[in-house]
Amino acid sequence: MEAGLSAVKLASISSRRLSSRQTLPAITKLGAGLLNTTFPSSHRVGDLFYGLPHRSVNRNKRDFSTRIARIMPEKRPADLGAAVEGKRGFKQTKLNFQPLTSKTKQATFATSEAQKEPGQGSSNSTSATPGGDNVNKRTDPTPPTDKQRQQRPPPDASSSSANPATADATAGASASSNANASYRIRIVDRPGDLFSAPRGAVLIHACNALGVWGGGVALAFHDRYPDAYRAYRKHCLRSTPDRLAGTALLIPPARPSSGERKEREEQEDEEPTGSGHYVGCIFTSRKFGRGMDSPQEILRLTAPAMRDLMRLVAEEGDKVTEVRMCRINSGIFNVPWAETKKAIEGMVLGRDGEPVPAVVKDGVLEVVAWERPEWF
Ligand SMILES: Nc1ncnc2c1ncn2[C@@H]1O[C@H](COP(=O)(O)OP(=O)(O)OC[C@H]2O[C@H](OP(=O)(O)O)[C@H](O)[C@@H]2O)[C@@H](O)[C@H]1O
Repeated sequence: MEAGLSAVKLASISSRRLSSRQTLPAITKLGAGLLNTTFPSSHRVGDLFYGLPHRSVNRNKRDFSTRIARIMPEKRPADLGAAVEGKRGFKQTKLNFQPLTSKTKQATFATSEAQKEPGQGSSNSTSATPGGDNVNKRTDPTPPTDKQRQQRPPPDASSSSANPATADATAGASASSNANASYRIRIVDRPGDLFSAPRGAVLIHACNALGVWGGGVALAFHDRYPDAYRAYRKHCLRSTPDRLAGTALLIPPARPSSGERKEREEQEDEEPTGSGHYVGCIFTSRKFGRGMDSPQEILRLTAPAMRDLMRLVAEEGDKVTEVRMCRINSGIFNVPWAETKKAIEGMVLGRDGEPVPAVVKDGVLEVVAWERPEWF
């Protein structure tokens, strides 16, 4: 690709209001073209993102570097990372990449097309707006204060007693009628990265019912699983907060394109962003921000929402390999983690014909609750 043509494309990217779905393939293509020749001195990597909303820029920078590295394995993200972040090194470096073959082009640019609307929420809705560009995003909440930290339980704090705040509490500890089928959820706290899950894992997070993943871990989900976000948003827009409160949505992994599948076979170590994971949304608050439900109400909605999610997980059979979560409700929703944990562990599931997930072993479904090490 010639620098002149690049400039034209650059100008068009910068001037048009493109959604991130449109932008990412565009900049990837442009970036790949530029890298095939000498990166023009007048076009720094930052320029590729000029005019885009700030958060979108940051996200695209990361994806840009990863994608370029994928299609040009001789340059790993470590090399490109410095180039992308430092810009100057990139500007002055002559990068002798192999030209794109039609094969690699296909593998790269097919991605966004093939990731359209996974699973639930994707059909028959006319009101849902695809893409997350109109989402009112906020920044990650500030780390917990000392007081908040004290509220957080020690890693092994748990209780098997039922939580009186939840409807499920009535199930109690004496599961007798159908004891063989019944099961409980045991939550194990662990520091680490929620998202470093194996394929087939369900990643649970608490959601509002307004179709916004604007802060905290929800924003991280939004960035990693854009298709899941669209499915969630459509699901919300098709219903009402009152109907969704206390229910769940299980969004299957985005179906990889044939290009992605091939890529994965070739580079087994490299997991494409967002693929392979189910996203488990539990609607524990009707709204967010000032309209957010009270901590008591959020807690009350948590058990039925988890029950609903477990039903959906069971329907997936052995396609689900594990279930994990973040410390739901404990950040923006402001419910002490110990309370949420107690509510979930107090539930008895699987009775009265309720389906049992394949991952249940000896009457227990172990769910690891991951927390970032610095917050643990
Ligand atoms: N980047 C990250 N990576 C990894 N773990 C992260 C993280 N950021 C936070 N955590 C942890 O994840 C747990 C839950 O904390 P969060 O505050 O997220 O969620 P929550 O369940 O209390 O509240 C739900 C509402 O948060 C959003 O709200 P908005 O849209 O902004 O209205 C939603 O949309 C809902 O409405 C806590 O253990 C955090 O340490």
